[in-house]
Amino acid sequence: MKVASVSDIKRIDELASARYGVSHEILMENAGAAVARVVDMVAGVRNLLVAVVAGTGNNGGDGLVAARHLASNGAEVRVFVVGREDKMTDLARINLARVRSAGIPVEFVSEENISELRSELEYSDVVVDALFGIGLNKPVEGVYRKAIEAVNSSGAIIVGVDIPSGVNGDTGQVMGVAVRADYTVTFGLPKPGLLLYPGAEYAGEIFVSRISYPRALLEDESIQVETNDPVFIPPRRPDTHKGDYGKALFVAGSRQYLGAPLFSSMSFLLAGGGYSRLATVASIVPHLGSKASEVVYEPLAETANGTVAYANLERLLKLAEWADIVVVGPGLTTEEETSRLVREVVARVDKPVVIDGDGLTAVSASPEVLRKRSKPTVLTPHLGEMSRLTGVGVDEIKQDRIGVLRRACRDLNSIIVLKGAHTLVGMPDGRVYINLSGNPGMAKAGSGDVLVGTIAAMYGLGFPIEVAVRMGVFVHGAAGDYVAARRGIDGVTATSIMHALPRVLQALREDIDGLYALYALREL
Ligand SMILES: NC(=O)C1=CN([C@@H]2O[C@H](COP(=O)(O)OP(=O)(O)OC[C@H]3O[C@@H](n4cnc5c(N)ncnc54)[C@H](O)[C@@H]3O)[C@@H](O)[C@H]2O)[C@H](O)CC1
Ligand SMILES: [K+]
Repeated sequence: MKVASVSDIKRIDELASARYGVSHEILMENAGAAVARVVDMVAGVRNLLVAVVAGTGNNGGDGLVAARHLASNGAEVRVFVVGREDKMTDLARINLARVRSAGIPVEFVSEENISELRSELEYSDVVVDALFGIGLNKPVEGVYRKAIEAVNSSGAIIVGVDIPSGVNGDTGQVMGVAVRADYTVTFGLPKPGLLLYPGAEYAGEIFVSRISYPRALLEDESIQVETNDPVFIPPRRPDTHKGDYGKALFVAGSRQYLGAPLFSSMSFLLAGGGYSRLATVASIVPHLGSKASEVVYEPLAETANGTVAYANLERLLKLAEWADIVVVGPGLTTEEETSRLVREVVARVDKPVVIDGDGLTAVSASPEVLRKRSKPTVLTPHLGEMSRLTGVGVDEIKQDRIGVLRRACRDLNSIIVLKGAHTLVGMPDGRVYINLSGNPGMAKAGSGDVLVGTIAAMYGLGFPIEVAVRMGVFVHGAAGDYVAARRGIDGVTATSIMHALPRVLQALREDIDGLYALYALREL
């Protein structure tokens, strides 16, 4: 599903009326009706005590339409408008008149009577939050802040209109304070702020209503963000051999880090890969061999500190000729000689390369190595590694993940997986995918090693690299969710995620609709 920025939605909004004759009034009526429908779905409307807390903009207008529909369907509705009547938009004013004509009580809230709002809301079964939507343009203060605090302390079921008020629609950042909605009914398309934390947490369960926007507008290529939806994985053909499912070379590990090479190279096999070759320091091969006998090992010369020595360069380049895809970085350490080797390998390997962990630190020192590559490059940084790659501070990245990611993909000519909640996948052409699988239990050592093995396996299964990366991220997250559901979130470890990979592939092959439905936003 496409994910529309605030400016995308405003453009769609204008085109809907200018080009398709679908007026703002029709859109607002449909929006309010959708909100009323969800209130009925989640709480049952008959004799329901509903308080609509409306702003003076069109978000408030939606709330006023919802109030009329809910009252018509049998709810006991009261409307509280925060702000001055003379500030209302035309559409909001028109719908205020209709609400009053229907005999629905309306109260204007200001600093003078804001203290009464809190007690009024405590007698409500449902509170509809229609204060701000995509028009939020500054931190929330004063009477609006107190109104949001009153909504949050009401103890009622809270239904957000379009966006929980106070959440930035593009970034998901909270602008001072925000409504903690149980449900959010969003219009046309979801906004990034509903899917990125903390906004995703404030939105609760999301319902999407198209409100009769023409499909052509909602599917327009100019909208470059979308949810990372899984695609069908073809069955494994009977007449095949291991080479058909991809040959991956892993350059990983050191005397200090034995888990990373194991998890990455073994996950490749468990996620469907064919031939996993691990080039790592000789001293840990016997240990790894006893744990993962299905992996083929290339014992390498090591530095005094037990890291991969530069002298292995020619051998690694030769091995890379055999491979379909090369994964560099897990557990290599940031030993200068090893980092220098990483930069040379990345610069000269004429295959798709996935760079993770310490490999990212190595290439951060000279990003032109990435820019000069002709074959695809995949980077899988967490926030700290992204900050080193881009020179942008972690807090600044959090303020605008999609914007920072988009610029980095273009600047580094790379596909970038920005790990976190939720993980984003950025493409050099500006497209960004928001991944909805995964859970906080996965933020553990080794989880990233499983991810790169899974990405390489998707490429081995035959997906083009961009799809392989998206699918690797989805499958990895779904595996983590599979474990959390069956063993509890504390049971989510690199090992348990790795061993859940085949289950997810099986589900994708046998019941992709079921798996898709697990993660898709509910559509009205
Ligand atoms: N665009 C569409 O496709 C549709 C939009 N609808 C609904 O309209 C809102 C957007 O309405 P808008 O009038 O542009 O702004 P808001 O109602 O979100 O905000 C109201 C108003 O508040 C002021 N404001 C912003 N931030 C603050 C703040 N921190 N403190 C005080 N005041 C603030 C600002 O002036 C805004 O104009 C959209 O979300 C939908 O719900 C349609 O009805 C459906 C289609
Ligand atoms: K809202």
